[in-house]
Amino acid sequence: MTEPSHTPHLSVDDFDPAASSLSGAVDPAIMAELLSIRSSIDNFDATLVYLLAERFKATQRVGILKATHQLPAADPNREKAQIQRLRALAESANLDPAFAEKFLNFIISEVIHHHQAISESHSAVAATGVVPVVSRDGQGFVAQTDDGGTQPQ
Ligand SMILES: O=C(O)C(=O)C[C@]1(C(=O)O)C=C[C@@H](O)C=C1
Repeated sequence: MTEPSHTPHLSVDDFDPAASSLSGAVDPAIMAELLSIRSSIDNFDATLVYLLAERFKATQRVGILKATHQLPAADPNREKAQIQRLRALAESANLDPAFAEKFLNFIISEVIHHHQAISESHSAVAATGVVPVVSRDGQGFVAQTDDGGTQPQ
């Protein structure tokens, strides 16, 4: 496995679908078949990113709702039910249920961190009257003050 890349602002157009450590070392026909299968893998990975982005959009709404009404970030009984369902779905799809559970737990723990961050900024708003607003690029916040002005945060 490779280390996560931290290269900022890399465009999808910079992706080289033929990048490989095997180039030149493998029979060209085998390489062609490998690249053909990898092209499906690349489509699946792109779909996963879009699916995850949509899921996080939904959980962000939950986080705001929970923070607004002072509800706890985590809901363990909901998680138990989700995991049971996902394990059953995984089994019927011939996917390792233990992997499905690990994957869901990984996502949920990230969601809970997001919920906590939303809740903390919500409390900070209550304490200071400064309203954090997500920047246009979605990468950070600008602080919208009571007088409507904005300042980087
Ligand atoms: O449904 C909720 O209450 C959420 O906060 C979403 C979610 C999830 O990611 O599915 C995350 C944390 C909770 O413990 C349960 C479920």
